[in-house]
Amino acid sequence: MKPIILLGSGGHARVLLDMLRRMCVDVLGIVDPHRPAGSDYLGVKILGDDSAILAYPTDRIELVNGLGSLPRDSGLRATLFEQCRGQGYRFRTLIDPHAFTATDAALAEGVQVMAGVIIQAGTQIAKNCIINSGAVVEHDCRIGRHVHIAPGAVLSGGVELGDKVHIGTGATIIQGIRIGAGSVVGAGSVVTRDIGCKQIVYPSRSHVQDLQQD
Ligand SMILES: CC(=O)SCCNC(=O)CCNC(=O)[C@H](O)C(C)(C)COP(=O)(O)OP(=O)(O)OC[C@H]1O[C@@H](n2cnc3c(N)ncnc32)[C@H](O)[C@@H]1OP(=O)(O)O
Repeated sequence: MKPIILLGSGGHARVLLDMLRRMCVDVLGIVDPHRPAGSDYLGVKILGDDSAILAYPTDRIELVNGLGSLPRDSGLRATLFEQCRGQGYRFRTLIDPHAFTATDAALAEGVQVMAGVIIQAGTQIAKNCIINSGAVVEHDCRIGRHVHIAPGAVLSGGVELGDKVHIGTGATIIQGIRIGAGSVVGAGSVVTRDIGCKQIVYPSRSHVQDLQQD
């Protein structure tokens, strides 16, 4: 196994670093323009900004994309992935030891399957996706590139997601639904019909009121 350089040192990177340590993976260092080169983050050396990767030959290391992704962000996670691939670097596909993936599930380069996830038979997941903690991706789903399925979301059987879709925390998608590229499903939504490209789904809101005084 080649040693790893981790991109970023925010919240998602922290969870990945913990996973890599549990899997006894050798982490050479972290690149992050927001921390001083040579400093230490959770016991790992900050190598510098993204250009520090170029000091390492492409066949000697693998990368792990520690940038998270959120609705309406700049898309840096996808941009950085494509940039580094263009320079010849490869990204490690990671499956947490406490995740379940079916024997015939197909995970492309750089896919990250976090703790507690279930991925069922016949599902295909394209490059650089995050399947976050406790999410369920049922049988025969097709997931596009750079998708983030946030913690606890559930995709029923045969769901299809385009590139760069965000499925919010705890959302539920019923079977056979198609969601177009760049769309966002808000946390807690229940999706029962197809969604086009670059659309946003808002769930119904919780009502908050003061408790009655006795
Ligand atoms: C490990 C991790 O942490 S991974 C991160 C996972 N996080 C997620 O998946 C978050 C997903 N994002 C959401 O659900 C977002 O709230 C979105 C994308 C649906 C909406 O974002 P925006 O359009 O920016 O909405 P904004 O924050 O301006 O809120 C607009 C209104 O909708 C309400 N609203 C926003 N999201 C939701 C939601 N998921 N459920 C119910 N109401 C919501 C807000 O309370 C607000 O109400 P108000 O006008 O009465 O104040």
